Amino acid sequence: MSGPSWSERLLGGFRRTSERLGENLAGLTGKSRLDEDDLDRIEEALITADLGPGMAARIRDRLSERRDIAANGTDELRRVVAEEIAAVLRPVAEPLEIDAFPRPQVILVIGVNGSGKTTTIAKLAHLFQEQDYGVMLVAGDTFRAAAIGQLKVWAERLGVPIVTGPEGGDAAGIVFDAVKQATATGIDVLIVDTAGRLQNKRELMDELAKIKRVLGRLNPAAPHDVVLVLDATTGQNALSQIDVFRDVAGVTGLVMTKLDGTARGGVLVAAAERHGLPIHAIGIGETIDDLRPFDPDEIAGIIAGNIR
Ligand SMILES: Nc1nc2c(ncn2[C@@H]2O[C@H](COP(=O)(O)OP(=O)(O)OP(=O)(O)O)[C@@H](O)[C@H]2O)c(=O)[nH]1
Repeated sequence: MSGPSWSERLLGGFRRTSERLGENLAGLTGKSRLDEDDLDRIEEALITADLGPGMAARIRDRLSERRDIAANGTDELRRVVAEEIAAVLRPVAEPLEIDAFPRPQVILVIGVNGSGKTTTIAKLAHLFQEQDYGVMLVAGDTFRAAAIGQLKVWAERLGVPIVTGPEGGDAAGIVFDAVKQATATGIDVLIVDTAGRLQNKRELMDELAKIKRVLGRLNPAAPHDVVLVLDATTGQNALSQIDVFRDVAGVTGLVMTKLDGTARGGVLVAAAERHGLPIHAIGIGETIDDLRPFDPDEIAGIIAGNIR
């Protein structure tokens, strides 16, 4: 395939973040010791690079304990920054495993419209197919005919069964039928699309709660996963979406999409530092193969400018 490679795309997604930091670290060339002003500038750069105040303070603290490393050059500073970021990211790197018994494992996928939910569902379905699991999709976003249609197209392309209902249909009812079908036909993984834009938070909460209630009636462990899809290009907005969706649906893990192009990838680190939720995978393009495992050391290296 032509076009940029995976790592080139990933570098693009973190460019804004790594450049902000890189410019500031480069400004320290020739220094023998970091002073308060230097630490202030680095901390500020980290915040404006979307890494979040918590992460910025952590890195500042670490550098302030080792002010003399400036004398060893910026590569040494980058190494400390990368290590600190990786230390926050490593514990949250957690691929989505299919291990539920009895089957099927039910994965509820939530997120605002346009975040890449439908594409991510297709990518996950493909990933599980490659692992030889039987996958079924459910069009639980019944508010828009287009959303149902889009998921159907993916299901056809992938050759996986899909359960749909009419536009405006009762999502919980459709999900209920889907679980029964999936159980009867020995499906391993049921991936449920949900509506992302309801009138208000209360309506969204009611809709997701109803789906969860109905699922729980068939299997108390279901949904086994509640995966929130976030669009990295929305920057800080992605963080407030985590707050809202945690509140309304009890998120168990994240997938961050659009970490290619002009993304503000640093927000991934801010999310990890602030919420500690598992990050299952990252999206770096629009095709079925563009879901990538989340590699903390690779991303920390890119942000700190060790990988260019
Ligand atoms: N560059 C890039 N584009 C993506 C990625 N994931 C999804 N997209 C694109 O983002 C747009 C929205 O994706 P959808 O999957 O339709 O998003 P959705 O959340 O289901 O949104 P609705 O269809 O509006 O409910 C589409 O044009 C996708 O091709 C990604 O990782 N990188």
